[in-house]
Amino acid sequence: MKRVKIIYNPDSGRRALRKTIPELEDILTNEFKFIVDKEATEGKNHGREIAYKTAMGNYDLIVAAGGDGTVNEVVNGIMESGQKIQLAIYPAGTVNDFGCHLNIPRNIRRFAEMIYEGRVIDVDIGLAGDRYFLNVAAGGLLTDVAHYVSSDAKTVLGKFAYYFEGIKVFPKQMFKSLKIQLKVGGLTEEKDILFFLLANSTHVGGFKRIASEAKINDGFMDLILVENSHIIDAANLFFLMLQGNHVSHNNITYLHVKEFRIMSKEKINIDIDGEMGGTLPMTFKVIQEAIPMIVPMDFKNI
Ligand SMILES: Nc1ncnc2c1ncn2[C@@H]1O[C@H](COP(=O)(O)OP(=O)(O)OP(=O)(O)O)[C@@H](O)[C@H]1O
Repeated sequence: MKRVKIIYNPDSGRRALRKTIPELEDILTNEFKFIVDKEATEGKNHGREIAYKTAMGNYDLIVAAGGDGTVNEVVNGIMESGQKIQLAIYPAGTVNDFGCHLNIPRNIRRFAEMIYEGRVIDVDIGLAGDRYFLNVAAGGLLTDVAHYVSSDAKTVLGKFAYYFEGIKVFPKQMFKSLKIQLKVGGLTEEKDILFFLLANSTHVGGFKRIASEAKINDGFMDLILVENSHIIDAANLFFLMLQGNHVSHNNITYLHVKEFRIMSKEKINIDIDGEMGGTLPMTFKVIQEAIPMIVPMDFKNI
């Protein structure tokens, strides 16, 4: 019989998990005959501690329920344990990029059925400095936008908060470019960029096709560098990005990478799965097919 641990953030999103997690536990236990227990996170890093202990213990599957921050903590706990435990994510936060990419059902019964059906894809995990990420690491203009959005605004506006706040912030910050040194393989290049993104799935910041060539188990992360340009071009580029039509633009460098390092003289914050995750310089790596993840039967990994 499969042993399942549900790790959930009772405060994420609109606090709906307080009601839905007992329902999930009930369906998994009484209908599908899994052995289930659950634990609520109580604050920063708690999700990571519970996940570490669970992975080291006698469990087959972790369900991580919450926003991208909670899922990130659980991923870190699993990776630090070195164990190959299965993971299912139940998205309950504001943005939920990876959950959207996988098209995870929000209906709790359909989610329980997905776990029962048990289709697994081994997904790649990124390492940014000493912290793992599931979906995205980023630095520069776009990440400033994410951190401008207050938790209140996120709760009220949901994922559109990023977009609205982005429109407000973008013109002000338009000219704040970052001088970086990028080291990929043996080559070091100097670049003047607005921001960079390193993505595992195509979904970033609530938009579907930002990293339009990304695949979750190909052993690569997609690195997008947006190079500095004139105000008109930058505004146009921003809208092309939201539509997913930016890849061949002159100001975009789009690479599939396994390992690289970015350095900068300026203090640049790095955003990891939507949370602050340190500053440059930083080395980024991909750990191919590191976590077996439960995905919907009809998910098309293309
Ligand atoms: N009980 C809790 N109370 C307050 N904060 C918590 C609690 N449990 C976990 N946290 C912290 O809150 C952070 C954000 O939580 P989470 O990502 O689940 O929700 P969210 O902010 O609503 O969603 P999103 O990240 O998608 O905006 C987590 O990184 C975690 O460290």
